[in-house]
Amino acid sequence: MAKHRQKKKVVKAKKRAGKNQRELVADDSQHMLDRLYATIESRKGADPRTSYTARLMARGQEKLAQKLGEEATEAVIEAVKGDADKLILESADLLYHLLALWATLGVKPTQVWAELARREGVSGITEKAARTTA
Ligand SMILES: N=c1c2ncn([C@@H]3O[C@H](COP(=O)(O)OP(=O)(O)OP(=O)(O)O)[C@@H](O)[C@H]3O)c2ncn1[C@@H]1O[C@H](COP(=O)(O)O)[C@@H](O)[C@H]1O
Repeated sequence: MAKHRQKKKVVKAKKRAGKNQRELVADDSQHMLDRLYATIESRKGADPRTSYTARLMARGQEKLAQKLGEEATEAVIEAVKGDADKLILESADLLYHLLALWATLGVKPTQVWAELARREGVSGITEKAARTTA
């Protein structure tokens, strides 16, 4: 990613959250994605001139899916470089765009949480073995 783009992201992230807020306690972070989803939902049909989310969603699910892929790639690049600080920023971008895609397609966080809960305690290795023998 171009350096100026990375710099723009860092400035935006700092402005949006403030350093203290970015270091959320564990209890708070459990509700963070639900809160973010509610904010995203509230931006449906909002003015794209004042809401980035509204602008993003107005571009449609294909563009949003493409954006998610780009954010994922950016996260992967920082992971490969071993830059944990930038990985945090890219992860936040990735989650935000993923939630925007859920909201666009009508997927509720509770549906994803339910799927994660269903998988809880089932080893990925066991699940994979069951898949190949079924
Ligand atoms: N969490 C986020 C969030 N994360 C990332 N972004 C934006 O996502 C964009 C990603 O940056 P990129 O450089 O990849 O994209 P870009 O160049 O700006 O856009 P493109 O032209 O590439 O599409 C930036 O503009 C970020 O500001 C976010 N925008 C909004 N939120 C949350 O959504 C809430 C509502 O925001 P608005 O809809 O703007 O009111 C905010 O209060 C935040 O809580």
